[in-house]
Amino acid sequence: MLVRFTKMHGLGNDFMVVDLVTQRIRLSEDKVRKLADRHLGIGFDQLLLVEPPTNPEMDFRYRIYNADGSEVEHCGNGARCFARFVRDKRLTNKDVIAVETANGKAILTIFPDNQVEVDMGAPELLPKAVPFVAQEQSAVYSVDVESQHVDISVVSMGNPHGVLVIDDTDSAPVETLGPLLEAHTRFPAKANIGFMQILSSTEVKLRVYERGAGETMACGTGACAAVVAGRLRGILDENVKVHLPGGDLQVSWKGGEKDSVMMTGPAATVFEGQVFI
Ligand SMILES: N[C@@H](CCC[C@H](N)C(=O)O)C(=O)O
Repeated sequence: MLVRFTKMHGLGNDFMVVDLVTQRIRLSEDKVRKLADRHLGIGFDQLLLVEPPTNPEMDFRYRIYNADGSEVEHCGNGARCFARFVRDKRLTNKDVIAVETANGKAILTIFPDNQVEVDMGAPELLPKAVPFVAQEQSAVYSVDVESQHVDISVVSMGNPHGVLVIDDTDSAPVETLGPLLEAHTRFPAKANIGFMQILSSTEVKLRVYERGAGETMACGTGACAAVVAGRLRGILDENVKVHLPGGDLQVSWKGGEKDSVMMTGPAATVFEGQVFI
């Protein structure tokens, strides 16, 4: 069967976006992995499916699959691309779009300069909500990994994140420590692992080893989790510029348990295509 798709990216975190409002397809985990292959398929970090809402108060339903075929709860860069996609394809003419995610909702606002702001909802900090194995809640936990102790903050932005504060992102052990922590037994659902260098109270550098995708050029939920972790540790202010390998995101969080994390950044279309599945 021939399927229409759009290749998009948010700061180099790249996506295959498929409209399931006007087309019907079913994709197995194995098929997602094949499509994600950068040599034998289309190549992407995540597959985004645009579906009609199940809740009439929402505009769309948003489903996300990692390159390894696993379905995930949230994707910040994907959410911005989602907003541009539904507007460019004239599936809506709204500037403010409400989407259902696997475990919540996100509100997307498209500005006249085409930047997209995502209301990511409030972070979850209780260990069992992340999920993370710990007796009680703390801003920093010590985790044993291959005979070393690593200080890590844990945050759920709908999906699980661990955040380390390190001296220099250029020399951070993202490719070695990233996969070990991603699959660590204290993260029963695995986790995305961020390595954050503090430049000032309003500016950080960040690299993220993503669950199910490896290191990406940017991770939106990772940027939000890093700012929340920095706020919990008392290092960061409310408004923070996050420099990722693919570019910058602006993230703000007032710090209250019900306060949403707001993230603003770009979204771009690379090409339109059709593929036999
Ligand atoms: N790239 C994303 C996050 C995608 C999901 C993540 N890999 C997970 O498994 O939770 C972003 O921009 O947030």
